Amino acid sequence: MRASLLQIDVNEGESVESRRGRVASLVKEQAGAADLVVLPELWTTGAFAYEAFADEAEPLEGPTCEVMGKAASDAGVWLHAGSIPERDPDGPLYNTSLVFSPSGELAAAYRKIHRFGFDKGEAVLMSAGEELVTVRLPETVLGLGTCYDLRFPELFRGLVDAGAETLVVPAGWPERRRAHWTLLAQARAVENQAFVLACGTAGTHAGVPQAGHSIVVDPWGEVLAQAGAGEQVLTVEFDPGKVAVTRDQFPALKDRVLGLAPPRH
Ligand SMILES: NC(=O)CCC(=O)C(=O)O
Repeated sequence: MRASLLQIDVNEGESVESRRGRVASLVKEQAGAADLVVLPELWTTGAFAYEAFADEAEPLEGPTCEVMGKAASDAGVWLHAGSIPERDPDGPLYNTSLVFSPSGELAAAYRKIHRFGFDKGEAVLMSAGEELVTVRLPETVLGLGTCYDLRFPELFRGLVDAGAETLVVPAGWPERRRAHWTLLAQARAVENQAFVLACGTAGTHAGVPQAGHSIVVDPWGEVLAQAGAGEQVLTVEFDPGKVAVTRDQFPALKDRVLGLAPPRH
């Protein structure tokens, strides 16, 4: 199976509309080169461009959905189109990831569960998702997480319990915490014996330099490929069968002990 992670440069010098068109062209260029294409978190606005969230928020089946569904079908690929600021018909905003089938159908939407910013930014502007989401592809089962979710191992363990074999994490991760990004991507892969496909943004938006360094890790924790800092298409070939082989040969997931008693003191 081949996956292409599109590490997009997100900056205020380019309009949302122009970036949407440019990203659609990049997706279409993956025809024949990839089975699965992955985009970053909030690439229309930038994950830290908090003032733009409300203005650029769109319904689930809005302009980004339309353009990305067409790009997926033109390219004939599964497309994890990163996330958009979604406006729910009832009013609240969500940081919502979209996955399209090769025929351009919206196959899944995942509302980010852990919002970043503590008592500022996304954490107060967006509402939290509540549901884990997996997507069955012919070759593997995707488990969806978004950016800050990467710090919460229980979310990914829940996805693995639901059958996930390939964990896909679009992000807008800052350069300042790049070491955490690489370490956490490898940790989630090793502990879950799963592939991790983590796609970040490049450039600087809202004054926050982005880490780039999108990464693909195998179920043994080996880094199969890692991008540099700038805009880049990172294409990698991987064998989804390696998940079952790793879980069979080193069956640590079977040794989990659930429902531990709390300490007595
Ligand atoms: N957009 C995000 O979720 C940023 C997460 C982040 O900066 C961190 O976890 O560190």
